[in-house]
Amino acid sequence: MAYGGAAVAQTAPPGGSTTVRQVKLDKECELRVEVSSDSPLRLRLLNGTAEIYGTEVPPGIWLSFPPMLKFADFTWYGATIEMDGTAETDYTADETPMISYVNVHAVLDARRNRAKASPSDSDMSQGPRVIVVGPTDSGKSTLSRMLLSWAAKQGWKPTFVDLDIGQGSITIPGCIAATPVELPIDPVEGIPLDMPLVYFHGHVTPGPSSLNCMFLHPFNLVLFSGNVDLYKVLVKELAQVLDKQFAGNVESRASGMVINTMGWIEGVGYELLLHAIHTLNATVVLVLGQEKLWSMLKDVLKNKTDVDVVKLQKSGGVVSRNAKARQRARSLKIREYFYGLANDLSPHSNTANFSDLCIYRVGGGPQAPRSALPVGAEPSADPTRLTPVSVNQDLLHLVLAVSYAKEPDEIISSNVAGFIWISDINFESKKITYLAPSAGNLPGKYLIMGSLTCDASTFPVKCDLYHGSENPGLQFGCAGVEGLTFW
Ligand SMILES: Nc1ncnc2c1ncn2[C@@H]1O[C@H](COP(=O)(O)OP(=O)(O)OP(=O)(O)O)[C@@H](O)[C@H]1O
Repeated sequence: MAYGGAAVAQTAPPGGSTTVRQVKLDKECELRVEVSSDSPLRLRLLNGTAEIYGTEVPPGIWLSFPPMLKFADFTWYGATIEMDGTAETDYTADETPMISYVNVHAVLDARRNRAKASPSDSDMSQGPRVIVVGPTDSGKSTLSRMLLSWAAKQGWKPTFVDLDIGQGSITIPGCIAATPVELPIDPVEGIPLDMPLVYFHGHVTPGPSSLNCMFLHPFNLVLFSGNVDLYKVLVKELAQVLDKQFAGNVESRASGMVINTMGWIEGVGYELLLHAIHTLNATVVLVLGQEKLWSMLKDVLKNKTDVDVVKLQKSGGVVSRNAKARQRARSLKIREYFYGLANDLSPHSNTANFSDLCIYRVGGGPQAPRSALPVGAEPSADPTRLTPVSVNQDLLHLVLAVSYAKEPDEIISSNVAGFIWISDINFESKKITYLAPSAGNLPGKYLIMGSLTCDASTFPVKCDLYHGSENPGLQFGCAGVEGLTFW
């Protein structure tokens, strides 16, 4: 592995410091970059071919990468890259697991072709359902992205399912979501936000369902508000809708799905992985960077002859993020939802009367009294109980989801249309001010709260004073399940 980059030429921009440099990459090498925290970085391909996480870099065109983005520019046959700007780190690496990753893609591609050639009413017409598992920072999202982009490049329309509520690459954190991927994923913009199917969990970790779990997952000591049972319910709902969709769409069915998961692989986290494998009927389990997990899954799934459990090496380029970096990434993702990656979207600040909003939360709620339970049973909060919430100070700076439910009892099983952010609460006038992605009435009457907050300083302007102009590019993100128009 060659650190420091193989810079072959440096030129100073007019009047500026030496920030433009060229890097020559040999075949099967990659340039790994961490953009600095305060300024973007530009990059272009001068000659040869290169790809960023499976998507080809267009020749000669400057691409601008926002601060803090981490990426690798990989070449199969050799390339020269030009960079302009400062990077926290940039170095070339000649040891990558890319060949094993592309081999997986080749196997999946063959399975998709086989599915396509099979009678549409037979089980054989289902393409591969791939689930990517592994510890935190093992490169799961990155591998998912590569597999999707390589498949889309070959004309498939795989469905991306993101079960990682901690980061959330489809919409915002706190959600599980699915979306078809029709084109290789843009290296800067990420997954397109066109009509994804989104369910709101509301927390950035599923959290333990019992106190014992606190010892299994240290994050829960501070993030105790999650809800494991709700997570399972939502995964099941999502799986059912996808099955329905696949039943009526031969192309999506043959293309299959790529499922990204959380890095929580111990105790309840492991149980949730098994639940997802089972509920989404995964046929290929890709285990990144952990022998123990691979061996456990291989053992537990040994009787399922239609499931392959494959061990893959973690890339040396994967960057570990501490809790603070993850929190920052979450806030940025929420900001991106409202304002766009480059502040190019204009959300709207709206005001509503307290009485206009129907806010609910899922889980917790009053416990059944001991006297109402069988002898010896301990009272416990119902994890999927729906509780109405009256407007209170705790809602300030909370992100709420706008449900497509038509009745309160549909809230848990309904997908969501989008999100609002509470920017101000006036208890005298009994008015609440919120930021919404577009003007006009909310697309649903019922709002769901969780523990997802975003500090006002995350937003580019003082939100409660800001009234952006109408932006057709950002409506509420997702369509209702009915009619499956999101597809
Ligand atoms: N080859 C690489 N070169 C440079 N950066 C990389 C490379 N592979 C991954 N990264 C970066 O490392 C970070 C972590 O990778 P990724 O998000 O894929 O891990 P993960 O296992 O999905 O993480 P999580 O713990 O959130 O589940 C990301 O910022 C990603 O862009």
